[in-house]
Amino acid sequence: MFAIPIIDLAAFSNGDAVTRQRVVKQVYQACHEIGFMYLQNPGISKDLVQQVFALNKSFFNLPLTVKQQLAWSNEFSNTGYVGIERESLDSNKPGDLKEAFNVSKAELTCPTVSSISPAKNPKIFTFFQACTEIANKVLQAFALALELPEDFFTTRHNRQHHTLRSLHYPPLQTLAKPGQVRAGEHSDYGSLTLLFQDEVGGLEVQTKTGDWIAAPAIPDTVVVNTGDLMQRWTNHVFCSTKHRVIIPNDSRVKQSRYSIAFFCHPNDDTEIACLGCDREQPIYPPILAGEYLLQRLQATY
Ligand SMILES: O=C(O)CCC(=O)C(=O)O
Ligand SMILES: [Fe+2]
Repeated sequence: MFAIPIIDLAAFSNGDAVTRQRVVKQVYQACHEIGFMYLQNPGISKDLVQQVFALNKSFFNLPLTVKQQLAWSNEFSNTGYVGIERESLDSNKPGDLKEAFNVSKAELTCPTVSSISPAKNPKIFTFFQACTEIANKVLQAFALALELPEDFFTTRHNRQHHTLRSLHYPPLQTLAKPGQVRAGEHSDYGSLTLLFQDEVGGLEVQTKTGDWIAAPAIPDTVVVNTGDLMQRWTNHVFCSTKHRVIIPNDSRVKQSRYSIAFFCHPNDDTEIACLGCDREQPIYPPILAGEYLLQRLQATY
């Protein structure tokens, strides 16, 4: 029986040593067995999350010609607008029925960023910082779970080379193409992802037995999953799990779905060399984090 566990982040942040150790164990189990967890009490203001969802909604409501002025242009910055069906997360399938907008830390602090870009809005900056704080706590728990110094991962993520991605899955007006979904099955590239979703649903996660289980929104929680880079770094002690967003088979097909993903990446110059490989054979050779991400993005676009 696989289920995505619900883990209390506040118990890790504020708990005594015994409580923290209990959370660390839960985190280890979640990362080792399913690669997904829900974080309760993540320490981000609900109002802020709602405000960012509202901002995203107004951005995606802009005419396509306006959004296209901010079009995603290259994998080096990996920022900007990606239109409907432009991306196939599952490369064997038709384009995903979604549009997206990526923001980087560099853009949030760049004075010349376009006035129509969500990156111009201070709320997005605040949200990016809040996500970084959540991610850092999770990275501390990861390090302790792997019996590493608590700051092992956070020091290697301190340049905030993260990507904040707003997603809109529009209502379906016509039938989808055969095999087409809202987001094709894939695993994430980086070290970890935080995911905020509305109540429309559709996110599914593949278990080790190959079954797909629903990962519906649970109020006031954030979904966390480990990515391919973390799987590689830990020599598959933590798993990076396939997930997808399906088209609802009821009236929700006529509804927009919104979500926000915060993809965490280590500093570009971090060497990703198998942890714990004094005891085990490494599955992969070492690679620099920046090089790894570029390879994955180049293969996607
Ligand atoms: O929108 C979602 O719920 C999931 C999106 C996702 O998995 C991704 O963008 O990597
Ligand atoms: Fe994903």
